[in-house]
Amino acid sequence: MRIYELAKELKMNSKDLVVLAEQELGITIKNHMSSITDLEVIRLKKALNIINNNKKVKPAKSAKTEIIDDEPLVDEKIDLNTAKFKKVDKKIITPVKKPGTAKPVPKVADEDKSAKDFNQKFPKKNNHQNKFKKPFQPFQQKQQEQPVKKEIKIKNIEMEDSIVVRTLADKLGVPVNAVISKLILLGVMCNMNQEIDFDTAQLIGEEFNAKISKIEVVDVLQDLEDSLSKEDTDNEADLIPRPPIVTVMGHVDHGKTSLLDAIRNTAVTSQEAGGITQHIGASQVEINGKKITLLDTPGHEAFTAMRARGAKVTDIAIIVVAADDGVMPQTIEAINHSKAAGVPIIVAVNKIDKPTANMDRVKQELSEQGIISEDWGGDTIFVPVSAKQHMGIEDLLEMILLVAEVQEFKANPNRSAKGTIIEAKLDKGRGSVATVLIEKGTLNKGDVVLVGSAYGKVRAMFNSKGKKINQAGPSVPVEILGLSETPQAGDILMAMDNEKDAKNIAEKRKNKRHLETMNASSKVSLDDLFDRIQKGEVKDLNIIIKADVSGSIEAVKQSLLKLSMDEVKVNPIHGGVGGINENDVMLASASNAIVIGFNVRPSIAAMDLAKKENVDIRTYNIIYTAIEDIQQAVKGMLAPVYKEVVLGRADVRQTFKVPNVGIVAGVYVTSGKITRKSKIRLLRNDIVIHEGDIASLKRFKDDVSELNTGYEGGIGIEKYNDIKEGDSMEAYIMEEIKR
Ligand SMILES: Nc1nc2c(ncn2[C@@H]2O[C@H](COP(=O)(O)OP(=O)(O)OP(=O)(O)O)[C@@H](O)[C@H]2O)c(=O)[nH]1
Repeated sequence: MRIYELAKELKMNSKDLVVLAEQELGITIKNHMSSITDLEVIRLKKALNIINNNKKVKPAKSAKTEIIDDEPLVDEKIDLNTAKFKKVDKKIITPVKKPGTAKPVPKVADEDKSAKDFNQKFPKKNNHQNKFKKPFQPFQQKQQEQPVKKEIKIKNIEMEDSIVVRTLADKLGVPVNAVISKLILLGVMCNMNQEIDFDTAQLIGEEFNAKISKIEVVDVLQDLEDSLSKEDTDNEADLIPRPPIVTVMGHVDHGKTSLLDAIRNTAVTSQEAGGITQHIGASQVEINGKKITLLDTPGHEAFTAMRARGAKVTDIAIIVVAADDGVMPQTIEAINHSKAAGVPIIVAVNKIDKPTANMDRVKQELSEQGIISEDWGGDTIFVPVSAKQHMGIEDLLEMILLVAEVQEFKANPNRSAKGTIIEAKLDKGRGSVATVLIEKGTLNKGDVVLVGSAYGKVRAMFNSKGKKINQAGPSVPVEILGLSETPQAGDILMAMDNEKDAKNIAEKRKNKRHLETMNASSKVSLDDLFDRIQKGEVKDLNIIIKADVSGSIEAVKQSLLKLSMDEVKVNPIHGGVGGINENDVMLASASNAIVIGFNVRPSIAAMDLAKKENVDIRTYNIIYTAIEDIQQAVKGMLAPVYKEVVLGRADVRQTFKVPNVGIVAGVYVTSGKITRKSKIRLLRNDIVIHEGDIASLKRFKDDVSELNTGYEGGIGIEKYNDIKEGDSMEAYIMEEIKR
């Protein structure tokens, strides 16, 4: 609207309005032909209204003298002369006797307040003073009487990401309704108890001469947690070789325990005398002056359970295969578990003392699983051993050391300790007892540690011989005492600088764990695959197939592999004949996989575990249905394809500059419609000069969801201001096409 138009409407002088607008809106106005935005018009009208209201109440108020006790209306800047003058003015001043105060305190009543209001609103500029003559004459005298040159004080207000309207009003020192009115002008409809965001608050702040700044809320604990969980890489120069950590896996009765015993007995000679191996979950042996750390619990169950907790402690997997029995279901499981964890494999072909031993058969069967021995052109080391006869054990140990050398397992011992809990229990006499496998750094007796949701000071440490020790470096398993509670296997131990931090984080984690068990887990399932892919959380669909006959496994595997598309990789990580057992569930949990069964069912224990671990188990009778199910999930996972649909066109007839918003186009919809969610293509002479989102769509002052043909409205384009009269806009949407 142009100034003169508004002046006409308000029945006032254009020049006066220019002055008023400049002062009230804080903008420079060239002349009466200049235009101001709708918002500015409203603000001006409001400013005038306040004055007019004050004008109106004047006679009523002057009729009686009001005593206002609780509201100091005049600040200290008013000197005695002014007060005196006001006293003379009678109708305004009322001396109030305050109990205990000797002198009467001059108080100024409402009318003076309006004068003051006015003065504050329109601080005098000498050259403009006379220009207020007409509309504001009643106040002119007082302006002169009260030469308060009050500078507009900018308030500084701090807020977080959002603020409750009422709180903001309090901080601004203005009535909450005033804030709400301003919000409405900005198109924000809310009540005083609702929260507004920082940007909106900032706009409101400007209206009330306040600078609003954001305080970044720093969660010190979270920061500390984050820094702890960050993979802290040590300098290459600080790293020195550490013993490899080895797990023995294989089919039942193929000789895992016997092999572990044989290794310990072979190596025990180099250990200090008298040491009887204590069961702490892991032990160390020494061969040719080099150490190897052995995890006690054989089998992939423990291995995978640890991995499901996110712990990766094993460096090398020894797969034991009995030479007389060959590859069996659990051999395959063990292989797949190791592969899934990315751990190098050494095959120990056991029981070669037996006459029925058949090394070639083992090699043949393992090659079918993708494990090919070196002499067959592969890269897996096969070592023939007899745990019973103590044959080949040293060869095996040497091979372990060789692999370790190739893999270059290293750690920095000169730093604060970090390790993984491999076993923990509550001991009646000793309290929480946990075995930690130190991964890096050195743990000292007396160190403050944080272990999952437990914390404490290491009261005592024991090695696998039950000997008290004061220090433990990388790859050393130690039993520690002194934790606040019993941790879980797989929990990470970290030495901390102070006990308070350790305690706080432990407690925070405890709460979080509690919440997590209450909330749904993040495991993959066919139902939410699409969403997860959308969020970029899942790029592979790992599948474990269990079936009644091996033929089905192969058939499903082949069909699934054919399903793989660019956007998502279907990954059969394990297949086995037989019912769905706890191991399958654990592997699924550790590898974020789903389990598919054909003509098989999960055991009760597997079902319970699946529930606990949030593993998706699906059972089918017909392969086709299974494939179809997965196919659909995979299709859902695929990135949707879009096509453009033009909704309508509009002409830009005018542009408005809205403070803090930018340029808003006044448009007329010439065809179709424009919707709030559509994208806008700005055309100038039919050339696309910008494409973007709609920031605001209004009809008059109201936000609307669409504007139809023949209607006028306002359109703001997100982060774009170069809109000119005569431009046109094309609204379009991207429509999804189902694959
Ligand atoms: N002949 C012969 N027998 C062996 C050898 N190693 C183990 N055995 C025997 O095989 C059987 C199973 O050995 P374990 O060491 O218990 O096998 P495992 O794999 O630990 O078995 P689980 O713990 O039950 O899964 C025992 O009777 C052992 O004596 C070997 O090298 N030669």
